[in-house]
Amino acid sequence: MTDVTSPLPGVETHPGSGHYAVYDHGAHVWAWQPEGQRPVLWLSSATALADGKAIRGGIPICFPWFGPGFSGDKTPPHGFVRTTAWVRDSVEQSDHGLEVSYLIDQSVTGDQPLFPGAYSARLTARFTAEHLTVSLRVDNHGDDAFTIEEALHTYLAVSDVTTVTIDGLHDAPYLDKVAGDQAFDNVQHGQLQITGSTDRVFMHEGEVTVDDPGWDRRIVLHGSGSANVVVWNPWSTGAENIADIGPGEWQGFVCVEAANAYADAITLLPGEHWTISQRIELQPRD
Ligand SMILES: O=P(O)(O)OC[C@H]1O[C@@H](O)[C@H](O)[C@@H](O)[C@@H]1O
Repeated sequence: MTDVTSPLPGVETHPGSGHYAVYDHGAHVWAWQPEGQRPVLWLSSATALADGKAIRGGIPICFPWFGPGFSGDKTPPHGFVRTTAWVRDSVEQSDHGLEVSYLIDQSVTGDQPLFPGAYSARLTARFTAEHLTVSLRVDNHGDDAFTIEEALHTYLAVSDVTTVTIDGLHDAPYLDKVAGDQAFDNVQHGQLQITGSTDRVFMHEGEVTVDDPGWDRRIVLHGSGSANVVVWNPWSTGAENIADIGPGEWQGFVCVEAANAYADAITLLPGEHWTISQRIELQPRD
């Protein structure tokens, strides 16, 4: 195990030919590669790796709002915890894998006028050869209720996003952000294929599968405590305007996020907590 990775502090290990890694910055899981497999998480060659900047790839944590928030006026986009170093609380390595746990609260992120809630959050990342499981627990320690949106914004590495199919969303209502929709007034029919700029928030709990014939594998994602699945790829047209995606690299990823957003934002009363998780595994194709 390596305790400090460059250029940001974090935890990293290489089980055989595999790779598990997390940065303290954003409690950001950026590598999960079981031994003998290709990387499962995508990381842009052009990403910033610096305090105050969001990392393009891996699993950014969006909290306490998603995008600009349900009110549409929140900054920075996707909240303030993905650009801040969290406090590393525990690291456990065994023959079975690696578990890293992080904490963050107001004492770390400072006064946030747009989110005065007395919150604390714990991010736990469990890496094994079979699964990666990421869980975010949020507690309300204050005297007042607050409402949060959140997402585990997973960037999956794929052979070619134009050839993958995404299963499990059949019949799910969705909000199409590309079309500028404000409501979940579309319904997914059958498999989803990426044929252009795609930015959809689905009402869906449970499993989603990314079938990748080019790399002869399926990535199975299981969300819990999450009412939404977000699927995002900017296509060539959108990627041109995103400086931290390397040239042509948009084709190498698709984001499949576990989220609670819009009408599924979570209100926590004093003393309450909520946990959202995403478990990722690889399966061979039939
Ligand atoms: O560029 P960012 O802030 O990391 O966001 C990337 C994308 O994240 C997705 O979750 C959103 O639905 C998209 O609208 C957004 O463009």
